[in-house]
Amino acid sequence: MDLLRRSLAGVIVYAFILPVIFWPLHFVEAKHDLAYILCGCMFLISVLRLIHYYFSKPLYKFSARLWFLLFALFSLMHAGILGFVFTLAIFDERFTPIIHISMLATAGISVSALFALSPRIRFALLNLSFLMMPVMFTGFLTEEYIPLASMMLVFLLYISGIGIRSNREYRRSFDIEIELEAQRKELETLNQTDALTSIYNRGYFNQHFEDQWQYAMRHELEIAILLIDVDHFKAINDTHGHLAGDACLVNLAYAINKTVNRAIDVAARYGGEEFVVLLSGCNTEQARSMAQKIEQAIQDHKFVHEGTVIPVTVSIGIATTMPKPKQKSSTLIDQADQALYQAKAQGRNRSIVFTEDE
Ligand SMILES: Nc1nc2c(ncn2[C@@H]2O[C@H](COP(=O)(O)OP(=O)(O)OP(=O)(O)O)[C@@H](O)[C@H]2O)c(=O)[nH]1
Repeated sequence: MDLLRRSLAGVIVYAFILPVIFWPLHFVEAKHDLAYILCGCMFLISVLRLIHYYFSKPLYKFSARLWFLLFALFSLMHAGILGFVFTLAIFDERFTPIIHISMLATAGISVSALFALSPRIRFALLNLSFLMMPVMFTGFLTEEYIPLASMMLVFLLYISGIGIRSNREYRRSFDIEIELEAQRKELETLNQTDALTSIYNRGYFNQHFEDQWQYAMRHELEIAILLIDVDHFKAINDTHGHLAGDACLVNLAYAINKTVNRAIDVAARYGGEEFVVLLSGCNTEQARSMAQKIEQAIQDHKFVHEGTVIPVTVSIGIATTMPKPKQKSSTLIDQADQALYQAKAQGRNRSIVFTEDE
C-alpha cells in the first residue's frame, strides 16, 4: 500500500507529461494519430491508477495479489509508453534539439520511479528496465548515440545499486517500526498486568472503571463492584511460607478471572490479597450471583501445596449503583469496602451486598 502513496505524484505527472513534450515540438502536427494515442493512453492509465488508488483498501482486503497485479500492470504500462517515447526521440528529428534534455528526463523519471517503487526492489528494477532499456539499446545500435547509451548504462547500473541499498534501508526501518510497535504493545501489557498473578493490575482497573462509569452514566446503566479478600491469608503465609502464599494468590486470580468471562467485565488484583471485579450493566441480583459463582470456582479450584489441599475461602463486598452526574466513582469502591468489612465481621467466607443503612 505504501507503494501507492509513494508513486501518486508520478501518476499525476505521467498524465500530462507527453502533451508538454509533444506540443512545443510540433510532434502532434507531424504524427497526429500517434501523438493522440500516446497522450490518451498515458492519461487513461493515470485515471485507472487513480481509481485503483481510490478503491485500494477494499481491493487490498479482497485480494492483495490482485491489488499488486493491477498496480504493477498500470505502472509498467506507463513505463513502457515512456520508454517507447524516449526511444522515438532518437529517431525523430523533431526531438534532435532536445535529445540531451530527453535523456536527462529519462534519467530523472527513472530515478524518481525507482525510489518510489524501491520497497519492491525487483519490481522497481523491472519498471526501470521498461523505462531505460529500449532507449539504451537503440542508442547502442545507432552509432552517433553510442557514447550517450554507454553513459546511460553506467547510470542505470549506478542507480540500480542505490535502489537496492535504499530498499535495504526501507526494509530495515520497516523492521524497526514493527519491532517498536511490538515493544510498545508488550510494555502496554506489562503496564496493565499484575506481575505475580498475570491478571489486570489496579492501574488498569482504575482506568477501565472510570471509562465504564462514564459509559454507564450516559446510558443509565447499573454498574457493580465486587471486592474480594482472602480470609486469614496471613495464616497461609505464616504456616506454609510466603512462596506458598504467592502460589495461592496465582491460583485465586486464575479462578476469579476464569469466572468473570464477559469481555466488558474486568477482574484485577487490587493489592495484596485483595481482588476486584467490575461488572458493567449489572444489577444487584446479577452481582450477587456472580459472587456466588466466584466462591464456587474458588472452592472447586483446590489449592494444593506440597501434596496437601489448603482450604482457601474469600469474603466479598458487593456494591451496585446507576452512576449520577455528581456522584464520584470512588464512592462505589468505598461501599464495596464497607460491605466487605461486614462480611469479615460476620465470620468471613461469605458475600454481603452494601445497603445504605449499613
Ligand atoms: N505471599 C504473599 N502475601 C501477601 C502478598 N501481599 C500481601 N500479603 C500478605 O497478606 C497478608 C494479609 O493479612 P491481613 O491483612 O492481616 O489479612 P488476613 O490474614 O487475610 O485476614 P483477614 O483479611 O482479616 O481474613 C499479610 O500477611 C501480607 O503480608 C503477596 O503478594 N504475597
